[in-house]
Amino acid sequence: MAELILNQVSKVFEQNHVVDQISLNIPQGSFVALLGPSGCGKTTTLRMLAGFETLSEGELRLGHQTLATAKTQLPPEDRNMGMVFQSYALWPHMTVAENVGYPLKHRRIPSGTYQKKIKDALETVEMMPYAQRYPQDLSGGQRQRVALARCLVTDPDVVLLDEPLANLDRHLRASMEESFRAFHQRTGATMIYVTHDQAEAMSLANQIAVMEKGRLVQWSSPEALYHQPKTQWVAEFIGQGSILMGQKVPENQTLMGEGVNALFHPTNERAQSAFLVRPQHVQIELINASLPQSAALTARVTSQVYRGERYEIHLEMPNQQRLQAFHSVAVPIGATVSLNLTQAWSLAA
Ligand SMILES: Nc1ncnc2c1ncn2[C@@H]1O[C@H](COP(=O)(O)OP(=O)(O)OP(=O)(O)O)[C@@H](O)[C@H]1O
Repeated sequence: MAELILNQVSKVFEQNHVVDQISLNIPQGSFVALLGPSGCGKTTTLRMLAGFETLSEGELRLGHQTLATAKTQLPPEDRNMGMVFQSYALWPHMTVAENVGYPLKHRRIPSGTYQKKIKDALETVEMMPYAQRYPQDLSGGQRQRVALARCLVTDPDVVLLDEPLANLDRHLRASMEESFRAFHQRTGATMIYVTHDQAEAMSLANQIAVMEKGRLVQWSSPEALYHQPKTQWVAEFIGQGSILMGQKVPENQTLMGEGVNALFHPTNERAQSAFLVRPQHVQIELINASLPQSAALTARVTSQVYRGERYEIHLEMPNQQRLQAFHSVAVPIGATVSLNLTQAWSLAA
């Protein structure tokens, strides 16, 4: 196993740079998510890694081994990578055990080893009791676990997963996320996981590559992505939050404490910096709008959504800036609340 390196990798389709000079150094054993909206080039990047797609520019390496350049291309079967697709891609006429053993058919493996590898792989994904069933007699989650097991039998250096949970319902997705985590821990393989679902990426990956229109816009841990987004686009794409204009401060700073409210004071005419304010950093308190106000910041409740564990409150400040807060109880629509902002992140222009 070794570091996976993408060096200025591009793919041009009909003169469009659908992947545009992506560079990433992916340490061995990482769990990486390629995250971005539909059409941003995630699947194309994955297909170039797998060897199903040629590169227009750049280079792919696994340690010292060159996988592909614009001129050379190692065939998929020589890359020691496994791939898991959204559609599972299982053979309907083969049993679960035969499907899992299929990638071993072309490797001259003694029959005893062959059976043991299938058994180990099926046990890893807890599917041994289903070894003699056919794929059509399994649920979606079970089929995806068989696809994972089929990946595992070849001891791949890298496992590529293309939206593997897209066809599953919400409950099953959560339990499959657990299966992926366990699979990763047990195999130590590098995992590259394509998704447009930021919650899924955040919960699984230890590094996330955010892509927008073929470009890499941020490469960081889930925590850094959430708390320190590099651009306003990333801030809006990841998690819930509001973009507020406030007093000019240096870019890319976390501001905390009492001074945060003053940044957004309504008399502050020269508002020039954009800030990301997460809803958990907005405290609200109902006030009587007809009485003299002592609160520096106020807002009107425009709507709210009940989310079980809390209410999501939508607010508008007197200068028409909109923001969101979390609150433990419902508040009347149209009510005036005082605001206390406890944290803000100043965005790059
Ligand atoms: N073979 C092809 N020929 C021409 N254009 C293509 C081809 N494959 C992909 N594209 C285009 O490249 C762009 C990126 O596609 P890609 O499938 O990589 O995006 P994605 O981020 O994975 O999107 P999704 O989440 O919808 O699958 C899209 O505009 C797509 O239409």
